Amino acid sequence: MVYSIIYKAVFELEEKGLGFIGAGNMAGAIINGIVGTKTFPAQKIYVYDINTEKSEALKKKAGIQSVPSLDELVKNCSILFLAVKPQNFSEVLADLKPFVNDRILFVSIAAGISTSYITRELGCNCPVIRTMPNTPLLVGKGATAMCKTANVADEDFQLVQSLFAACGTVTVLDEKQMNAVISVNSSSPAYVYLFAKAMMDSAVKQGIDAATALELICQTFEGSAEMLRQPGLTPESLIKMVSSPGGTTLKALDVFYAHHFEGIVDEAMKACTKRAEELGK
Ligand SMILES: NC(=O)c1ccc[n+]([C@@H]2O[C@H](COP(=O)([O-])OP(=O)(O)OC[C@H]3O[C@@H](n4cnc5c(N)ncnc54)[C@H](O)[C@@H]3O)[C@@H](O)[C@H]2O)c1
Ligand code: PRO
Repeated sequence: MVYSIIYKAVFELEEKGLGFIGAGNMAGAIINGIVGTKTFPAQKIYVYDINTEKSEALKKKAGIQSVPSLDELVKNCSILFLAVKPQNFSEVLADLKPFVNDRILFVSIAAGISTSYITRELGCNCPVIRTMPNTPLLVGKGATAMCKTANVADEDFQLVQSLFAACGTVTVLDEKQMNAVISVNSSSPAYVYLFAKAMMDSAVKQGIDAATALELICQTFEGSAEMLRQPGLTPESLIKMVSSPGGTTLKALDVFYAHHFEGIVDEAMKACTKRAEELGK
């Protein structure tokens, strides 16, 4: 069902495909989600990477097409995903400039890179969608934030949202929120893994084997996230629900508060946003 709607939208555009510049981790995660859910036909997805081993490996894994040059990519695609590191944007956009026209829709997944930077470097008035996905896309549980330039057609925006929705949720934001959101959904899996590691290490020191601890921690994270989603429950009310007066949890929380846990998280998230701003300069 989804397949046919999207197929129609894109093929009405130009009978062309989706192109990915960069065949790295994130491009692989997005493509696997799209192909695995049949949201878009694999034979109409093209990838170009400066490292041909990477594009060939992704071609083989996902059953998509790989092309040897940006020129070939533009010939085959009406939507181009920019899936290289922010540090490589300047060279990629300069290489793309001779081939672009105002009808190509760009979809960036890069941290810190603004839509105006992309159009300025390309020297065109191309429509641009700026996204911020996260690695849980790989298991179909991604959380992607996105915004668009004013000239992106509603139908195209819907289409791109559907591609990311194939492997998780999609939230539309204003561009001014796109740097800060990295600290919320995109870098944040790393904080969760750090917290999980610290809990595992402590569990092992206390005589619980790592595998058992990991499974208990994962189930606790999943259950806690589900509780946070219940109407009427808040982080504060849920903390209270766990904390028996005179009990164990309050003793643990005392340690977190003594070390200014919330201040540490705030400082870390602001450092993340600051780095996104630097990458965009
Ligand atoms: N990793 C994450 O958690 C995450 C989350 C959200 C967004 N992002 C963004 O996704 C983008 C890609 O990150 P990644 O983790 O997939 O990186 P990656 O290093 O795995 O992939 C980048 C790919 O770009 C290729 N490349 C470099 N220069 C190129 C060029 N000139 N032409 C074509 N290909 C070129 C590299 O060979 C590599 O395969 C970044 O901009 C990052 O900010 C990453
Ligand atoms: N990973 C990328 C980085 O660390 C972007 C957000 C998540 O820069």
